Amino acid sequence: MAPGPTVPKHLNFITGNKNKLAEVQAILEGVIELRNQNVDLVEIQGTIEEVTRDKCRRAAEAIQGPVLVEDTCLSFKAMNELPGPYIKWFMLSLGPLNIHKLLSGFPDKSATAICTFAYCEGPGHEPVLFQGKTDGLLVESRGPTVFGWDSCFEYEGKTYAEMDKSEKNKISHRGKALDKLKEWLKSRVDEE
Ligand SMILES: O=c1nc[nH]c2c1ncn2[C@H]1C[C@H](O)[C@@H](COP(=O)(O)OP(=O)(O)OP(=O)(O)O)O1
Ligand SMILES: [Mg+2]
Repeated sequence: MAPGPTVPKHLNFITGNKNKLAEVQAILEGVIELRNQNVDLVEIQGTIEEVTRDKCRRAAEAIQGPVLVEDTCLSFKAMNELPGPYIKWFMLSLGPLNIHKLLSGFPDKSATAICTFAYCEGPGHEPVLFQGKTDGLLVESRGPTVFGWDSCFEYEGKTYAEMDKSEKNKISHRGKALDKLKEWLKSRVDEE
């Protein structure tokens, strides 16, 4: 096996978000078996990478073993990349029907969805990161409001919510990050 972290056959994905879990399960189907635990993790302030690394270390501590975590950001060019990792709190306050108003005073509606996975072998080990980005626009809600800001993020004329799942997964921030993770996993899954 390649030097570096090993990965068990059953990977613990720590998330409290059911929609995120469903997408990750669909994309990793046949690659590795996921187990999910919902641990309420403290999320610090900092860069995307700092937030995700810290979240991963806390998850490894909490379950005392190997973990996969993911943190999703939505960044607006007009706001110098904010809210970024703090998008969750804006979504909780404003909801999908009002989030576009954040940019109502700005002509530039450019938004970037960023997904960062982190894998850590266990407490005391350094997390490894895998990131994917998709550029789009923040728009008024169109489509079902089932998953976060899916109905407000437009990519090539359609919001994520107007795409079917397989279409979203092909071009999404999460799909791209998981392509990198899949490539890395190939050489590392512990067959014992
Ligand atoms: O593909 C997505 N399409 C639309 N909305 C999304 C997506 N992915 C995450 N989201 C939302 C959920 C949360 O409002 C924020 C990310 O926050 P984030 O901390 O990563 O997610 P979370 O707290 O719900 O779950 P977790 O337990 O894995 O931290 O953006
Ligand atoms: Mg979270």
